[in-house]
Amino acid sequence: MATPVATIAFERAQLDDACWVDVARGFVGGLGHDPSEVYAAVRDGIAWQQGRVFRYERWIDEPRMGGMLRQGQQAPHIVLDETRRAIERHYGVGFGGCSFAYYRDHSDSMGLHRDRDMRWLDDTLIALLVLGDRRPFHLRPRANRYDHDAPHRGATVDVAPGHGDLIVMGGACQDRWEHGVPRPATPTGGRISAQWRWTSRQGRPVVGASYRAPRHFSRSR
Ligand SMILES: O=C(O)CCC(=O)C(=O)O
Ligand SMILES: [Fe+2]
Repeated sequence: MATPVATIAFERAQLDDACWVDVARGFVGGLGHDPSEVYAAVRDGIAWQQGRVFRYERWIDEPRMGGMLRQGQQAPHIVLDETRRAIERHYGVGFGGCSFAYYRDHSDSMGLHRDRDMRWLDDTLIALLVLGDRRPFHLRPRANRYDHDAPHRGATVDVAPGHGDLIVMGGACQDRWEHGVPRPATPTGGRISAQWRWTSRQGRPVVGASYRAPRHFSRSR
């Protein structure tokens, strides 16, 4: 079935001369689907695992669940295939498998970080299809990363994607900016993000392990 992506507007917020985030509000509705059906299918169809991060020399539980669909694996809802095809057409690059994060309620969160496991960070695309309750999605220039006492810990942009919205961080966003899903000010229900990543592999790869790296590359340290 043809994906009617031409009818879906991508609005670009330019973060600086090399970094941007595209926001397509109502993306799932624009594909002709009900985001609540997609949320339920993904929540019930993904084998969720407790996320783990390596911090302060030990493994700790990450306050959210994670999941993965490798390329070619059957997706729990056709919207996942349609979204991948739509972003491949829109950006003219190929995305591989899809990873997922599940914030069961407001007490789950993801701290400000960069997706350093992409390694080549000068030109990347990180596409996030968001389902469930709207929560803040903060972007912080790396220059503000020690501003812990500033409002929002130095984050200056909140794109706050809601149920069925798609956001895409692009350009040098993983080099110069951090992003995160903080705890919201008021209680919420569940939120799921489906995530596709691409890097141009141009420029200098980052060296050294990030706190996320052990989860992806090795558990023995
Ligand atoms: O859930 C989200 O919207 C973002 C998650 C994220 O940044 C990550 O898993 O690297
Ligand atoms: Fe991330």
